Amino acid sequence: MMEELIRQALEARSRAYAPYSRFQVGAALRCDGVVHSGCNVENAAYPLGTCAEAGAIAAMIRAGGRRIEEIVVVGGDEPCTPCGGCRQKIREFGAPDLKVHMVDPQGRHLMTRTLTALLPDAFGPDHLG
Ligand SMILES: O=c1ccn([C@H]2C[C@H](O)[C@@H](CO)O2)c(=O)[nH]1
Ligand SMILES: [Zn+2]
Repeated sequence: MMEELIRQALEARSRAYAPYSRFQVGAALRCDGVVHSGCNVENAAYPLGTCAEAGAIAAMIRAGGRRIEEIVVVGGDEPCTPCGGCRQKIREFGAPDLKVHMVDPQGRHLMTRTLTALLPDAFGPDHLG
Protein backbone atom coordinates (compact mmCIF):
# COMPACT_ATOMS: atom_id res chain seq x y z
CA MET A 1 0.00 0.00 0.00
CA MET A 2 2.89 2.32 0.76
CA GLU A 3 4.19 1.52 -2.73
CA GLU A 4 0.84 2.55 -4.21
CA LEU A 5 0.87 5.82 -2.28
CA ILE A 6 4.35 6.56 -3.61
CA ARG A 7 3.39 5.60 -7.15
CA GLN A 8 0.39 7.90 -7.14
CA ALA A 9 2.29 10.77 -5.52
CA LEU A 10 4.88 10.58 -8.29
CA GLU A 11 2.23 10.39 -10.97
CA ALA A 12 0.42 13.39 -9.51
CA ARG A 13 3.69 15.32 -9.40
CA SER A 14 4.16 14.69 -13.11
CA ARG A 15 0.93 16.61 -13.71
CA ALA A 16 1.82 19.60 -11.55
CA TYR A 17 1.25 23.06 -13.00
CA ALA A 18 4.23 24.98 -11.69
CA PRO A 19 5.48 27.30 -14.46
CA TYR A 20 6.52 30.03 -11.99
CA SER A 21 8.44 28.20 -9.27
CA ARG A 22 9.27 25.22 -11.51
CA PHE A 23 8.94 23.20 -8.32
CA GLN A 24 6.61 20.33 -8.98
CA VAL A 25 4.96 18.62 -6.03
CA GLY A 26 2.74 15.58 -5.73
CA ALA A 27 0.86 14.23 -2.74
CA ALA A 28 -1.08 11.03 -2.20
CA LEU A 29 -3.07 10.03 0.85
CA ARG A 30 -4.94 6.93 1.94
CA CYS A 31 -8.48 7.18 3.29
CA ASP A 32 -10.62 4.10 4.00
CA GLY A 33 -8.16 2.09 1.94
CA VAL A 34 -8.56 4.35 -1.09
CA VAL A 35 -5.77 6.55 -2.45
CA HIS A 36 -6.40 10.18 -3.42
CA SER A 37 -3.78 12.40 -4.96
CA GLY A 38 -3.10 16.00 -5.90
CA CYS A 39 -0.48 18.28 -7.40
CA ASN A 40 0.37 21.94 -6.97
CA VAL A 41 -1.48 24.35 -9.24
CA GLU A 42 0.15 27.75 -9.55
CA ASN A 43 -1.37 30.95 -10.88
CA ALA A 44 -0.14 34.10 -12.60
CA ALA A 45 -1.52 35.84 -9.52
CA TYR A 46 1.11 34.09 -7.40
CA PRO A 47 -0.62 33.92 -3.99
CA LEU A 48 -3.54 32.03 -5.51
CA GLY A 49 -1.47 28.94 -6.22
CA THR A 50 -2.49 25.82 -4.34
CA CYS A 51 -0.37 23.06 -2.85
CA ALA A 52 -0.36 19.39 -3.78
CA GLU A 53 -1.59 18.41 -0.32
CA ALA A 54 -4.63 20.67 -0.68
CA GLY A 55 -5.48 19.00 -3.98
CA ALA A 56 -5.26 15.53 -2.45
CA ILE A 57 -7.48 16.60 0.45
CA ALA A 58 -10.02 18.09 -1.94
CA ALA A 59 -10.12 14.80 -3.88
CA MET A 60 -10.66 12.87 -0.64
CA ILE A 61 -13.54 15.11 0.42
CA ARG A 62 -15.08 14.92 -3.04
CA ALA A 63 -15.06 11.13 -2.71
CA GLY A 64 -16.83 11.31 0.65
CA GLY A 65 -13.76 10.59 2.81
CA ARG A 66 -12.94 12.29 6.08
CA ARG A 67 -9.86 10.63 7.57
CA ILE A 68 -6.27 10.77 6.34
CA GLU A 69 -4.60 7.50 7.35
CA GLU A 70 -1.20 8.07 5.76
CA ILE A 71 0.21 10.65 3.34
CA VAL A 72 3.19 10.82 1.00
CA VAL A 73 4.62 14.07 -0.39
CA VAL A 74 7.17 14.35 -3.20
CA GLY A 75 8.96 17.48 -4.38
CA GLY A 76 12.66 17.62 -5.15
CA ASP A 77 15.66 15.70 -3.86
CA GLU A 78 15.36 17.17 -0.37
CA PRO A 79 12.38 16.25 1.81
CA CYS A 80 9.40 18.35 0.75
CA THR A 81 7.90 19.03 4.15
CA PRO A 82 4.36 20.39 3.93
CA CYS A 83 4.11 24.17 4.31
CA GLY A 84 2.56 25.58 7.46
CA GLY A 85 -0.83 26.04 5.85
CA CYS A 86 -0.89 22.45 4.64
CA ARG A 87 0.08 21.14 8.07
CA GLN A 88 -3.06 22.79 9.42
CA LYS A 89 -5.15 21.44 6.53
CA ILE A 90 -3.83 17.93 7.17
CA ARG A 91 -4.58 18.34 10.88
CA GLU A 92 -8.25 18.81 10.09
CA PHE A 93 -8.47 15.22 8.86
CA GLY A 94 -5.49 13.50 10.46
CA ALA A 95 -4.84 12.11 13.93
CA PRO A 96 -1.79 13.37 15.85
CA ASP A 97 0.11 10.14 15.12
CA LEU A 98 -0.57 10.34 11.36
CA LYS A 99 2.59 9.56 9.45
CA VAL A 100 3.71 12.06 6.81
CA HIS A 101 6.24 10.47 4.49
CA MET A 102 8.51 12.39 2.15
CA VAL A 103 10.09 10.72 -0.86
CA ASP A 104 12.28 11.90 -3.72
CA PRO A 105 11.25 11.99 -7.41
CA GLN A 106 12.57 8.42 -7.80
CA GLY A 107 10.26 7.25 -5.04
CA ARG A 108 13.03 6.75 -2.49
CA HIS A 109 12.13 7.34 1.12
CA LEU A 110 13.70 10.51 2.58
CA MET A 111 11.94 11.25 5.85
CA THR A 112 8.91 10.37 7.94
CA ARG A 113 7.40 12.61 10.59
CA THR A 114 4.25 12.40 12.66
CA LEU A 115 1.75 15.19 12.26
CA THR A 116 2.39 16.13 15.89
CA ALA A 117 6.07 16.59 15.18
CA LEU A 118 5.25 18.86 12.24
CA LEU A 119 2.52 20.79 14.04
CA PRO A 120 2.83 20.60 17.84
CA ASP A 121 0.03 21.88 20.07
CA ALA A 122 -2.20 22.11 17.02
CA PHE A 123 -5.52 23.85 16.98
CA GLY A 124 -8.11 21.46 15.59
CA PRO A 125 -11.77 20.54 15.31
CA ASP A 126 -11.87 19.35 18.95
CA HIS A 127 -11.27 22.88 20.14
CA LEU A 128 -14.62 23.94 18.78
CA GLY A 129 -16.52 21.36 20.81
O1 LIG B 1 4.67 20.87 0.61
C1 LIG B 1 4.60 21.63 -0.37
C2 LIG B 1 5.53 22.67 -0.57
C3 LIG B 1 5.39 23.45 -1.71
N1 LIG B 1 4.38 23.22 -2.59
C4 LIG B 1 4.29 24.02 -3.82
C5 LIG B 1 3.73 25.41 -3.69
C6 LIG B 1 4.33 26.09 -4.89
O2 LIG B 1 3.55 25.83 -6.04
C7 LIG B 1 5.68 25.41 -5.06
C8 LIG B 1 6.85 26.22 -4.53
O3 LIG B 1 6.62 26.57 -3.21
O4 LIG B 1 5.58 24.18 -4.37
C9 LIG B 1 3.48 22.20 -2.42
O5 LIG B 1 2.61 21.97 -3.24
N2 LIG B 1 3.61 21.45 -1.29
ZN1 LIG C 1 1.16 23.88 1.39
